[in-house]
Amino acid sequence: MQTLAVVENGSVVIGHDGLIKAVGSAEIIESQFKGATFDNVLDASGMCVLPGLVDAHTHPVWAGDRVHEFAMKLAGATYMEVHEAGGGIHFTVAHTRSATQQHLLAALQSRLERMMRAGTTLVECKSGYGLEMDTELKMLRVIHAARQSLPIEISATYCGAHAVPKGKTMEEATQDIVAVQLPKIKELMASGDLQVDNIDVFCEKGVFDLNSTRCILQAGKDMGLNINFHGDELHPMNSAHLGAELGALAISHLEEVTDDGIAAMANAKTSAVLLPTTAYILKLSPPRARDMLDAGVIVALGSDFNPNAYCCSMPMVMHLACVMMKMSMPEALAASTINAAYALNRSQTHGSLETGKQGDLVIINAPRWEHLVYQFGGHQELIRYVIIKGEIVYENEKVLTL
Ligand SMILES: N=CN[C@@H](CCC(=O)O)C(=O)O
Repeated sequence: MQTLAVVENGSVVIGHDGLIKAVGSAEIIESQFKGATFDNVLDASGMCVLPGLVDAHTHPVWAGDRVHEFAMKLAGATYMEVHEAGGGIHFTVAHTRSATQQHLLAALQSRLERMMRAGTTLVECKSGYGLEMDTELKMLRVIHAARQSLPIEISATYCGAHAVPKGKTMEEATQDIVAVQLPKIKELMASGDLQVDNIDVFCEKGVFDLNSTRCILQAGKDMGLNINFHGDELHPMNSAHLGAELGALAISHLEEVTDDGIAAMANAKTSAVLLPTTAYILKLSPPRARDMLDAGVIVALGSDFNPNAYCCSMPMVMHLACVMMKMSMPEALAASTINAAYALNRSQTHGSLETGKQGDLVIINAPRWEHLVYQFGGHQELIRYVIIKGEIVYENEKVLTL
């Protein structure tokens, strides 16, 4: 499939190999590709093109929704109070352990399709609702199967240290991950049965402390996984320093990061994956995006899709980042494309419209790309096409004219 998209802010040619061959004005493209035939011509004049969106933090594999908890949170319960009342991660773990692989895959596919329809073309997907080997492997297998059945691209994260499983101490859980779960994952990766890209730990007071986090992340790094973990969310944990020390690619959340932590991340080029939906739902102080940007930290965004923060839409996340975290619209776009690709170690191939990169596009029915951020919740009507590797994966006939 060779695709030509002619839009308001330029034209893009994607070759048979799914890579971008040219980006520029319609005249330049016309002269450069004179006489060429295209299998697919999108005359989207009047519309705008953006790179495919990248969602750098999601938990989309689980069973058992938590609508009841939303009501508790609305009534003022904190995240940890919800956990103590038998909800939160442990509620989802119980349901995910008893769910079949088939059920989890169907749920994951439908969530990923929703994300794709909202413009996401590359997404990070975590395990972490198993907390023991069999269920963690079941989740990773489900992610592997989704990767083979859907066009959306996935960066898979092992998050076996998402909580301390009931009946184990933190030390026992750490030992199980390092001595049992990670070696098994390594074996399955070597045989080609699994592809795992990143390692994650929830480094938090009452969950995994700094030493256990270090031990698990180092073991993951030793087997070739990128470090991409939850840090400094509810309490300052010195996670940012640890991430910088270990050469982490990304740390998520960071609502409670210190000034020193920000400086350490800027220095180490460890990106910050900020999640405005978490602060919004849990009524936390939003992460200090401005201080991070001013200090030179690479700031990325993620939807944090999970049963606590049920949001599949990166355009809504971009809007929240602008309003709640004082990011400009261009900063939110960079954070949801090239910087999010950096957080997933894919910035060489994804995250911008450049010759040689993968042909992932979002075309919106608006004369300016900013409408995607400005129209809060309006993405369903705005997005005309979502394209991955030059193939139209979503076409929306129902777009409205502004
Ligand atoms: N903070 C920890 N983990 C998730 C929430 C998981 C859950 O509540 O089920 C997050 O990234 O926001």
